[in-house]
Amino acid sequence: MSSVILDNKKTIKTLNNIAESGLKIFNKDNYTIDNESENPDAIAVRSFNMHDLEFGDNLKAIARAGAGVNNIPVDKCTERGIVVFNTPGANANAVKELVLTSLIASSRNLFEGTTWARTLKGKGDQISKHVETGKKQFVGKEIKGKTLGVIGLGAIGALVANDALNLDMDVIGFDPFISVDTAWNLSRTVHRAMTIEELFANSDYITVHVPLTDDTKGMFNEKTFSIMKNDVTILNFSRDGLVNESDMAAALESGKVGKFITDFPSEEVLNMKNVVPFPHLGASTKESEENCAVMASHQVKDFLETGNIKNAVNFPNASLPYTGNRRFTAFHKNVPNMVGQITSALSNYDLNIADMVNRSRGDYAYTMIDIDNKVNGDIIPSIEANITEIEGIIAVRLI
Ligand SMILES: NC(=O)c1ccc[n+]([C@@H]2O[C@H](COP(=O)([O-])OP(=O)(O)OC[C@H]3O[C@@H](n4cnc5c(N)ncnc54)[C@H](O)[C@@H]3O)[C@@H](O)[C@H]2O)c1
Ligand SMILES: O=C(O)[C@H](O)COP(=O)(O)O
Repeated sequence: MSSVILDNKKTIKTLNNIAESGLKIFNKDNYTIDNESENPDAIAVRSFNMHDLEFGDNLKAIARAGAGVNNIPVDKCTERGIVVFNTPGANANAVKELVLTSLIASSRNLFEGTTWARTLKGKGDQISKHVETGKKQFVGKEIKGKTLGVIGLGAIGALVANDALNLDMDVIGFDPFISVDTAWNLSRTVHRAMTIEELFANSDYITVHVPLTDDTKGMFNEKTFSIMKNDVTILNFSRDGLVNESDMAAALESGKVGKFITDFPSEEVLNMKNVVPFPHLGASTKESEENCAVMASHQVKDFLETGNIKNAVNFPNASLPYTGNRRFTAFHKNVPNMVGQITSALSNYDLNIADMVNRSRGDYAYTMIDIDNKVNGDIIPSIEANITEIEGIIAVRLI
């Protein structure tokens, strides 16, 4: 990480509570945290819904201190050359601990039991008699030997799967897009389901750890419930939209689903039978909030100061050692001859290229070019204008 002094101070705006340990990475010499700013250089966010926000011209980066980016208009950002970062894995342990806690606690009817125990307040020396007669309502099930289905074996799903094995569960996993890194970390004892139907049909408990996308929306519905075992427990710590709520209400009513544990209460959810709602607590630990904030802040700072990109969800990762020389960066369409056109625009100004990197991701690409001679400040606007004119260029920056 560089310790450069920036030509102009940058403004960071936060839309949610971001841990101080992360915010202090933005040193006061170079950065101002201004939550009222209309035109920040970067925004740090957690679950705030950004879909209806107007973006100012200065905005270069959005850092999601967390995993899910469905609250951010990612396509709109890509079209404008705004990098959207997230913090892969930084809150995974927090979610895993809550998933396993609620898996056991719900199997033992602990939530219902503790609510009932509180109703005994005021019954004095009769309490123990009530406890011994009333406890039969809360007889639970052990998870040992039961099958847990894990949909999505990314940062969270893999941790849940591995630890459930250590709790003597059988684990079946489904993830057609599993990354090589995660596959390496996953126990070989996790049974690989070839279809999601196989997982649905064989699980006593199902936990889902996938992003909300057009493909995953409503994946829990009347049709998929019909494949599942009777009395299955479903845990949703991913996103509300994965579950068709009226189908879930019917499945809980009929007993097809025995219990529904969810981090996403809604009016309909709160009216369901046998539901255990949590107020989106999955990532809400001190450790997780700090991990996410620190990772997000480092990524944004590095991008603003050097142009390097790590953990963007809409542009490729790209890294070039920063020497302090002038650097041009360009977001552009991933079409032929972009690099040729950019370098030839630079050659018109007699600028020699010291180093460069070009990376692509789908329809978009990113190029960074280091200049090895001094650049006369007066010609910079003209260079930027020349590069910006190239068809397919989205955003140009000089660092
Ligand atoms: N409740 C919370 O507070 C909380 C906290 C963190 C994350 N989340 C949610 O959990 C999700 C997962 O987080 P993560 O950190 O594990 O993300 P991740 O990107 O590490 O893992 C997601 C996994 O889902 C897989 N996947 C994608 N589509 C799939 C499909 N159709 N079927 C099966 N697998 C599929 C991917 O291949 C990937 O391995 C996030 O997108 C977010 O919505 C919630
Ligand atoms: O996607 C995530 O990382 C979680 O849903 C956490 O959301 P939060 O940062 O608002 O707690």
